Amino acid sequence: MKDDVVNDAEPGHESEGTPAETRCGFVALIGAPNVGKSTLVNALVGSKVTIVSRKVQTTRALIRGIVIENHAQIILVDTPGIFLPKRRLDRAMVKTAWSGAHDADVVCVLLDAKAGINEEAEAIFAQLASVNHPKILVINKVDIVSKEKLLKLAQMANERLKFEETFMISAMTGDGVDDLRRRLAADVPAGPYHYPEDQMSDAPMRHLAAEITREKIFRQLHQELPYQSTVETDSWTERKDKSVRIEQTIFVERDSQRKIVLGKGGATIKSIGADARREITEIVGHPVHLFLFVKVRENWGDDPNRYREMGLEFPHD
Ligand SMILES: Nc1nc2c(ncn2[C@@H]2O[C@H](COP(=O)(O)OP(=O)(O)OP(=O)(O)O)[C@@H](O)[C@H]2O)c(=O)[nH]1
Repeated sequence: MKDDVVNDAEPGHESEGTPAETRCGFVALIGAPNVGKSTLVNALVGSKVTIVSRKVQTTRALIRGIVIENHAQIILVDTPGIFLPKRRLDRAMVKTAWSGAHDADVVCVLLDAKAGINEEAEAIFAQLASVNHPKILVINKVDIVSKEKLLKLAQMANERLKFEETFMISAMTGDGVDDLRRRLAADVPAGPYHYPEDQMSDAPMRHLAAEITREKIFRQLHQELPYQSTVETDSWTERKDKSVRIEQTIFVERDSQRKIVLGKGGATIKSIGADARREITEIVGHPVHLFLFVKVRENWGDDPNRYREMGLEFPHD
């Protein structure tokens, strides 16, 4: 059986080789469209983060970026398509998306200082009432709003919901971002890094590529394979000509499921692979060579780590 790369990460070490107590956790960024999430992720990470396509709306939680601060690895996740769902499908997706927030160690609620508590923010606040995790309020775009308006907004938001702390920042100018990063680093629980440092930069893409393949599997096999498969990206190698070689393993629980995924003469997996490759290529912007493997891993459904990696809540009953 193949072990997951992610969990092989050694706890962090200081540069001079002294072992350090590390922390690691998930921070869910919640906010209405245009509140400045991408800008904030870039500001927190400190460099341009891989663009994660908005097209993939079926995912529960997307890794937007990974930050190291004071021996803490902060994994920033986003739960797309979360607000004011109109259609039934959207509503179903929103429900799962919120499980990403429930699973996070810290929930960062972003408010647009200019827009204030509008209809979308109201909808988020209503949903957040049932999220018990520590919540931090981040009022963004302070560069374009007066102090009085900001204070009023902070007060109104804090009357609605219990926040551990309120940060007033400008993701654009970087004002207040360092303080927020320090707070998040202190808030994530003690534990080893989830992603090895040499994989941090492509981790969001690895994760997204795995989500895409998983989505294609469900699209083709949803009735035959309910929730019993997971996909992991084992390797991601960029070649000189910019093309990318990606190897992924699809884990199923039983041999009968493996046969279903493979299909007659390998027809099903070929078709899943072709669909996934097309979409991953679009996001990567360069040719992609995708290699899929199917393996049986018994009882993965009982392993909380698997759920966590997918941004899912582990069902305890
Ligand atoms: N003035 C000002 N503008 C900002 C700030 N942060 C983000 N913006 C602007 O707000 C707009 C939306 O920012 P994004 O970072 O794309 O917002 P987002 O929340 O990621 O958007 P979605 O991914 O669509 O939900 C962009 O035009 C940003 O330049 C800020 O601190 N101040």
